[in-house]
Amino acid sequence: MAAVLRKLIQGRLPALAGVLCRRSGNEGHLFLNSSGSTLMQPRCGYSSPTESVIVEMDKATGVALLKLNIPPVNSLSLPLLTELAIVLDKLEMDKHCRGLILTSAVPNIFSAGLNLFDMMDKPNEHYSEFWRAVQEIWIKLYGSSLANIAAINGSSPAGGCLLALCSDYRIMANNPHFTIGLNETRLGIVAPFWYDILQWRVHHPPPCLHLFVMALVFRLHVHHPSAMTKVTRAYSTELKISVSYVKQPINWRSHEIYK
Ligand SMILES: CCCCCCC/C=C/C(=O)SCCNC(=O)CCNC(=O)[C@H](O)C(C)(C)COP(=O)(O)OP(=O)(O)OC[C@H]1O[C@@H](n2cnc3c(N)ncnc32)[C@H](O)[C@@H]1OP(=O)(O)O
Repeated sequence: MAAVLRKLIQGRLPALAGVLCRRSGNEGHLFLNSSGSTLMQPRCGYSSPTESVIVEMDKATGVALLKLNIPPVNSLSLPLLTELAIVLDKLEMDKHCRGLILTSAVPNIFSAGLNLFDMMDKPNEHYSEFWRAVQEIWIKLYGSSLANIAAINGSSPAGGCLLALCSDYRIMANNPHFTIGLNETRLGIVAPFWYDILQWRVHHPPPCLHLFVMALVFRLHVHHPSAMTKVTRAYSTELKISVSYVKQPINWRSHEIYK
């Protein structure tokens, strides 16, 4: 580990940070793995072919538990990002799935962030593909129509932290040995501009809380229609505004950037 970090700090890391490549438009691969075979058959209806993302679907609740499973540290390599993207697409299209919980199958580690070896000594084409895959995960997780929660059951530096920020809610195990944060700046890696958007959302939770309140209001409305009609009307405009804030970067205007 120390040797890798030293190499990066010595300046051999290509100036990739913050580079946003264009989407290649090859979304047709989404239901194939990197070697071209179809996937996600076994275990409760889903699974990635190499089990690098374990999916346990609770059919009773419609909640899928996704466990990153690339020891030793769940670093976000191109194959892992690709498989995660495929799983997310599959869940998104599953009409029985209502939400997902992203966690880790590796003890004490949620994710070590981007795979450092994917960011050094590789041809430029690889960097394009890699950063496209990184963006895809952000777009898919942050733009997901499913409720998604990050259950951070271990250390989660850099891209691991950003992965958690993409979720709607974060819950972290209370263990003083678990670290989280953006250490990559020490390596000279600048987080992409859209990190600001994630940070903004986490630091400005009112729209999310608002949605939560609205969900309760609507629930009451179902059970006590007459009492709640006025309240519901008053909040309906607010709800629209809240929704637009919560999913802000996914509206057509900002999405256009990635085409
Ligand atoms: C979805 C949106 C993403 C947007 C990303 C935007 C920008 C993000 C940039 C990055 O993520 S850059 C990556 C920065 N990450 C790090 O610097 C993490 C460094 N790692 C650690 O701090 C620790 O390894 C750990 C995760 C806290 C675990 O510590 P532990 O003591 O349990 O294990 P180690 O002995 O340190 O490591 C074990 C093994 O794993 C290899 N490794 C660790 N991190 C990475 C990594 N990021 N990529 C590739 N490989 C990694 C490490 O080299 C060890 O390997 P061996 O020496 O055993 O072969």
